[in-house]
Amino acid sequence: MYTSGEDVLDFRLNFTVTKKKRAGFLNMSTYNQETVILDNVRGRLESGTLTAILGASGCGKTTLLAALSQRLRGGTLSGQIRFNGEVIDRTRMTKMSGFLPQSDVILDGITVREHFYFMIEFKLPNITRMEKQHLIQKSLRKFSLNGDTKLINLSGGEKRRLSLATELLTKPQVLFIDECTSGLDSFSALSVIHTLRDLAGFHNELKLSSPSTSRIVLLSIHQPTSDIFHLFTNIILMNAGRVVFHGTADEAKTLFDSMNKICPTRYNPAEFYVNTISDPRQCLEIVNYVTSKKKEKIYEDYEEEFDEFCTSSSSEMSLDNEKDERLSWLCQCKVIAHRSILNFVRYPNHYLIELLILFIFSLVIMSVYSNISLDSESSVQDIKGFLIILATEILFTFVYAVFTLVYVELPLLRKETGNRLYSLSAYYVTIVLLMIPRIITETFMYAAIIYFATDIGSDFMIFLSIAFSIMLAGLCSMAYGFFLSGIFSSFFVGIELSGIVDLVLLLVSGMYTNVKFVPLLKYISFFFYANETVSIIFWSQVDKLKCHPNPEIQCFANGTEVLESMGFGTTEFDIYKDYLYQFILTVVLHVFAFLGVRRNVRRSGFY
Ligand SMILES: Nc1ncnc2c1ncn2[C@@H]1O[C@H](COP(=O)(O)OP(=O)(O)OP(=O)(O)O)[C@@H](O)[C@H]1O
Repeated sequence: MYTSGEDVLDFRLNFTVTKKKRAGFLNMSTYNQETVILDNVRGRLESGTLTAILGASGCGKTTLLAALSQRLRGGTLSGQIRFNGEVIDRTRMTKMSGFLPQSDVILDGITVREHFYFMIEFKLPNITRMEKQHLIQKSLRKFSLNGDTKLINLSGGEKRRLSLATELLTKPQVLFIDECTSGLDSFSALSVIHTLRDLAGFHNELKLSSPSTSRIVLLSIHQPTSDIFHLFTNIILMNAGRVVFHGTADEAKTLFDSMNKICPTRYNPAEFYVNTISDPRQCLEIVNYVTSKKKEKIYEDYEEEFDEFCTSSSSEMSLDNEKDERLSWLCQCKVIAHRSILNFVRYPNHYLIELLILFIFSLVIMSVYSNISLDSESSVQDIKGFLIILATEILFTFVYAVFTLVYVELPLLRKETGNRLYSLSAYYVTIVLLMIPRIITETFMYAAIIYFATDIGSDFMIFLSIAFSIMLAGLCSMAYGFFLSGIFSSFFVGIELSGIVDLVLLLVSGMYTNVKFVPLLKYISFFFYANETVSIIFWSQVDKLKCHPNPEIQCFANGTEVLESMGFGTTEFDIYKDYLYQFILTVVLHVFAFLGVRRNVRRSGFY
């Protein structure tokens, strides 16, 4: 094996997950089965080396990278990782390493320069403005990137280079890269591998920091070309969660040749090795051969005295409890907010479409109810329907806007909290605060269009009270949107199942039944609070009502009787009581939502 460096990373890892299996009559019963994903994977990586993990799809390359970089969550990871002989935990590993996941997760709207700016704000809070500018310019030059290009317009290769440059801002000692050339043409792929070889310090040409910088670079790759294959200083061949071979390309050739598995001339050696080890019979043969050679000390063996120190499952590890010199919590919120606002301003298309849909909604409702008046014979029925639509329709918009937003941003959130750029709580609080102005403006716009279009909508103070009540219900519905994304870990399952929860909330809201029949359950429904408060505000100021000529239709003398017929309160006190209860519901939903989102992030891993 090629060795060169001062820094050494030793590891021995096992990773198992519990999968649910079906059995019995019509597969009705389920049982848990432990599946081994990494099976006693051992190795040693040294600085100044560029090591590639090769193997068939599903053999465990990504899992090994995620486990080694300690960004893996879910399942049970056991074994040990040592850096220069010292056991390292997740906090230290995240500080000293960079991890590039398979896909480049970035915000679309901002430019390359802005992206660098925010990453530096998160990662290097203590450097001066001049140093920041200098670092941005240097990174743009080194990685041939145009600072003014929007991230959405970057090519696959440029995105990869940008992610790489971002990871290198903090000069990590170890760099993990998953599928480092996926989506790149052979020329771009070759150039990325050359860059990585330089970064490893093999040809220490790229002097980003001190001249003697050398790093450990470990990457996974699918079908590298022969040119690329020969740039790796070491290769790891994996099959079914096990390391079959670890050494240089020359050592691999010697091994395979000595077993009479000769790579044909002009054949890509990487392809040949992967194909050979993917055949279970040949793989077993190689493993047995290598084991016997290790006994004869011909091949290097990493069987050292590793203590079984860490047996950890995701739930035991903390996301937010590490104390170090990273950006303060409030500054994290500030940078997240700045970035989100800029991204929104630069790329408002999605929001503008949502706004247009809301506007069309308002116009449709307005056109249906524009003729209602207190003087008509069907006034009570019409106005009841109008107030229900006015109070509740917009709430769905907020619920599903938040629900979608969290799922869209989840990959970025996983990656960035995994890299310890900010804490999950800072992200959560900032996103909630950023949603508030949106809820206020949309609610008032929507309520104004609908309310003032009708004959009953002439009192400005009543409009303000109604819009305020809907806005409070909007804030509660936003918390419910976060809550849904916390309890459902899959977007599509969430969309389907949330319909059932929505139905229950609507049934107890007073829309379809007298709420006296649901004395307690109604308090969990923000639809109920919106309905009751808006109804009280409107009906309590109606002193006289016209009766319908048909004696079979119930006649109400005034607004209070209408409220009583629906089981709603009739006084101002009932409105304030609703505001208070709704506030408590909003806080409770946010607490559970935060815990749920945190569980989803931890479960899916930080990559
Ligand atoms: N948390 C998990 N729960 C269940 N199965 C898992 C988990 N993590 C990994 N696996 C399984 O482990 C195997 C290895 O996955 P991994 O993503 O590491 O493969 P890979 O070699 O990187 O594949 P590819 O080259 O296709 O990306 C797969 O069968 C995958 O389904």
